[in-house]
Amino acid sequence: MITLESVGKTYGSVTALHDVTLSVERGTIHGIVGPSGAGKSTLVGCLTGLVTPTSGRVVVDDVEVSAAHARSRRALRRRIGMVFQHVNLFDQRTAAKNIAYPLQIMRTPKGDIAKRVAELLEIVGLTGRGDSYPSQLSGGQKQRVGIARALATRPPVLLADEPTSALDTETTTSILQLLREVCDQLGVTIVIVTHEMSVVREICDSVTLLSAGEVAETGTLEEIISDKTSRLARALVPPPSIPDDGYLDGYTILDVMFTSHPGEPTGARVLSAVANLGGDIAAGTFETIGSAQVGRLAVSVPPDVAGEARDALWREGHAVQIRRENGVEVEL
Ligand SMILES: Nc1ncnc2c1ncn2[C@@H]1O[C@H](COP(=O)(O)OP(=O)(O)OP(=O)(O)O)[C@@H](O)[C@H]1O
Repeated sequence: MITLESVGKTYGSVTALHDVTLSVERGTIHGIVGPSGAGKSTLVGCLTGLVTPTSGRVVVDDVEVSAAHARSRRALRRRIGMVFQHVNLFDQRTAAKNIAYPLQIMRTPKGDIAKRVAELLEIVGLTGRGDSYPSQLSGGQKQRVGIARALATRPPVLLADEPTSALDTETTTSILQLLREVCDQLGVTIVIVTHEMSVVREICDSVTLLSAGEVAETGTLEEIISDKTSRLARALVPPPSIPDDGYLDGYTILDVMFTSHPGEPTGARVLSAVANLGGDIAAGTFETIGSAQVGRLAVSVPPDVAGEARDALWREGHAVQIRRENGVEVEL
């Protein structure tokens, strides 16, 4: 559905993107993460055709954006819905009129607009609120109007740039649920730019980590979290907090991350390996991400067996690093 092949973009002497290759399957949600300046906005610009790559190919919904003429790029832009952090609704127009706007631009007949707007209000859970003005809506409701407006022309692709960064946790969860429904029920392919790992964890099927304009990691969530060398996996699953009650003084703490799939008793194997090595579990989390289960443990071991324990767990295929040694925390 979306592919970037060796895409590069330079602004004078600044390289914003270098050799970026990634793909997003139809009907899935892909996250783009990376620190400030990593090239996320430039990448989104390449998808919408607003930024012309210096090299490489960008294909969205079978159209080569990078080669399209200005006019077809404009047409393509209508095939991509956009949702932003700040919704930018017309304050003087009702929610319904805001949603209708892209359809009016396309000169859609009035009767069809009314029908489509009613449908969109229902999709985003705002039936009955069409006559409200933006000032009468909460932040989450405004974002729902923004999503409805972006979907008005039935685009096959939705680009969401930090869509939940301005929202509280509860509202974020409900907006993410809505995006998931839009993907699953309407078949819309969604690319979501975010700095929040929780967003990736909650709704993305696949993810790309950009770093200094390059793809540092890309893959499905399962692929990323099953890779014991992945930095992104460790960012996706926060380490458990260790109780600070002194009984672990003198012990070495190992940070152990493992994945298991239904029917594989990986967690039990890790626990038994820890027990055999004379260690114990100081803290841990266990959660489901995609179709895999991920555990992250703080394992306490006597200092004289720490090296042996680390090597043994690593050989078993788990991500292991020292978290605290001689009372000193190691940055994870
Ligand atoms: N129009 C431009 N002219 C010159 N340099 C630019 C331009 N746009 C972006 N850059 C540079 O390209 C690099 C990537 O910028 P970009 O905005 O794509 O990063 P980002 O990951 O979106 O950052 P942020 O999260 O802060 O928005 C940065 O070094 C930026 O300064």
